[in-house]
Amino acid sequence: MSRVRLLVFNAALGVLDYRVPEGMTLAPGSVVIAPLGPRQVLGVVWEPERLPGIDVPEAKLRNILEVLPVPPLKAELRRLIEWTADYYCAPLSSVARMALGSMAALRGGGTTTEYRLTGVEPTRLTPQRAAALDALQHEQASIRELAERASVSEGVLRGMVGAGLLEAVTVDLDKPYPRADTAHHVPRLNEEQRRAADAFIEAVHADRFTPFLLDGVTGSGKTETYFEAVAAALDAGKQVLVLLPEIALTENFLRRFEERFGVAPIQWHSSLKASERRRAWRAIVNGPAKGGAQVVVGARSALFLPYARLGLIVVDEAHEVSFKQDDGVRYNARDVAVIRARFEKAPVILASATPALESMQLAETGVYRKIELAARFGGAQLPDIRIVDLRKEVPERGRWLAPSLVAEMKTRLERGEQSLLFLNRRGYAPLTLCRNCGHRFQCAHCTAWLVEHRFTQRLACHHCGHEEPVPDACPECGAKDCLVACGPGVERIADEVAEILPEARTALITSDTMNSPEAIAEFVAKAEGKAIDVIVGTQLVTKGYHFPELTLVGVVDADLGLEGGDLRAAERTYQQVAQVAGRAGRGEKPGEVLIQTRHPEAPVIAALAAGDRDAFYAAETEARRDAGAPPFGRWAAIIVSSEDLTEARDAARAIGGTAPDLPDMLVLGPAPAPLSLLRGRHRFRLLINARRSAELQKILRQWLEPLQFPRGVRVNIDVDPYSFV
Ligand SMILES: Nc1ncnc2c1ncn2[C@@H]1O[C@H](COP(=O)(O)OP(=O)(O)OP(=O)(O)O)[C@@H](O)[C@H]1O
Ligand SMILES: [Zn+2]
Repeated sequence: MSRVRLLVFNAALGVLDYRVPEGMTLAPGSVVIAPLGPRQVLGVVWEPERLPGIDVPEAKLRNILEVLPVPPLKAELRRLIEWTADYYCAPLSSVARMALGSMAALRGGGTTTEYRLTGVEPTRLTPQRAAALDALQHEQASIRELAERASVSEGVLRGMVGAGLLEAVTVDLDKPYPRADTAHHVPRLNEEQRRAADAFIEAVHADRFTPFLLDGVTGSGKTETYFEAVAAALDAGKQVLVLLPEIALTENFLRRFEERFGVAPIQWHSSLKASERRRAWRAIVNGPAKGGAQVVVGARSALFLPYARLGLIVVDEAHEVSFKQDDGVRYNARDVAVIRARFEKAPVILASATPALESMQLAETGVYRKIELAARFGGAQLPDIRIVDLRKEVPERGRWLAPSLVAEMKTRLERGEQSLLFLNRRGYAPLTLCRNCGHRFQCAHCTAWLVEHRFTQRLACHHCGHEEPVPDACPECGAKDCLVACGPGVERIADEVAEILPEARTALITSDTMNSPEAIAEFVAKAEGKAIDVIVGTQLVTKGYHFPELTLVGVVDADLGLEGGDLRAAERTYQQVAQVAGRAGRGEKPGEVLIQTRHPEAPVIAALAAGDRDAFYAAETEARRDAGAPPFGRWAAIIVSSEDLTEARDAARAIGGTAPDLPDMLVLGPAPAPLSLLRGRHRFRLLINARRSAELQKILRQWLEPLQFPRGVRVNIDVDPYSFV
């Protein structure tokens, strides 16, 4: 090969040809450095016939500079990258980038330097050094990471190294991870679990693409069951990827994994340190045969890593919408996981107690193999569900918990059992206004109310992260002490619990309080050790946890999810309530669930109350079929944004005006997005509803590619959207 085609890591450039210098050997998938003008770029060698480019004359070709010391990306992964870019209308290089770790990981090199406190007690301290000493107890990381964690400059920390307060530590990046012991603690499966596990194990041994839907009620032992498939893959020398929807769930998973296999799996997510990232990436590429990674547990970004020999993928809580990425490459990790398994010729298990309708449909039609776990493990019963009609049972003024829910909580407290209150709203109150002039506090950069957080004494925008202190006086009329909090968030519910059950020990569980592995571990230990009576939490507490003493679940506002323009609102409400209900009565004592609602007649609430899952899925399936909604039809969204309102509107209109007129496709909009201002950008949306027969991606490309927009305009395509704001 004297000439190669490169996919270069720059979305604007795409594909370039280079010459291979004498003595260099390259293969498709090789990761290389190439010259670009005066700079150097990273690229991956690709099959030219799969990547159309401009045929540069031989004489103009420049030499590849260097091959990086990593194995070439395998064909299976290259096909996955192509598939993803094509399906989600994303640049190939943006997808390929997700496969590569950091430049440091690619370069190899065995060690790196990190820093930690020496424990030396300084005699005099500047305020910054004091802050750093405080923040960096038990931390070890690069100077840059430590600076970020302690919110001080790198200069301050370098000064501390000089003063002997911080010391350098050499970290071995190729240090092997301990091996999992598949015989460490083998559970005795019940008959139903055994059948399920055997089906998975057989597929692992067959090296065949087999998609499974593991549909098991809450507490049925889905994790225990798929762990047996993990063991089979490890015994066969293969790698396993387990995808979880949220980092917050990792802690729990790590513990259970360690109980089963004696060691923790390798983690992959956005909050890894640079050194952890490097070590993990290199272990993943090397594979178990060379002492590398066996099991990786991660958020969706772990899906594109260059596994040496992937033998099983598990997507746990597969119904969760957070598997859909909503910026950059807008892919759904659940769906791409199935595609990856297909290319790798491996089984994939989608596990859930409340599968997505799309997954159910694929199981009904025989595309997925459905494995059911119909009973809770150990004879535990599913909880009783009762509706609390808030129109009849009105909470006291300024309160949100109905008398019957409060009474049940009191009973639990007396019996030494635990209660869980679920409300999917962070902060104290979703809206703050001035009693004097009616002024409402809104984010300056978004179409959104600022949410009061009493905990931090700030008003925060949940869309862009903007925060400001709660003012003493109204910025509009100047009146003092006039702010009113409207509606409840979890912090307010926790306050209410403190008032009605002053002796109860309450834990508030939101992403604000559960922001570190230590915090999560502490919460779990306390809840298990019966040091908590009442848990108040957001969707963070709805899944994954197993607290045997928890016998009461209260859903504070079941109607919350049904408002707004989410086209999957009913399904999501069903899943959330069923999941949180599933936390109750997992031990020996039976559980009870109270659902507060103003719409007991809504089909989804009625189905929950009746415990009639099949009725819910059947009704929702019919509704989707009638609407041509997924999985019967397809959606795609086009989101147009600009800092300039007119520019955004004109661009959206230009797109709407050139919409192709096709019999199997309907274009709705453009219309201002529900979140019409986000991070200072004005937004418009179009929604495309297509029949399955339409070649949606091709149509979108042919429609949008010829259009030209001003530089400040961004046009994003969202195929199979999950967010409609
Ligand atoms: N065969 C078994 N032997 C011993 N313990 C088991 C077995 N199966 C399940 N368990 C235990 O039962 C509890 C529930 O199991 P698990 O958490 O795997 O259920 P799940 O189906 O994942 O639940 P959810 O969907 O509600 O999170 C756990 O504490 C688990 O360790
Ligand atoms: Zn904002």
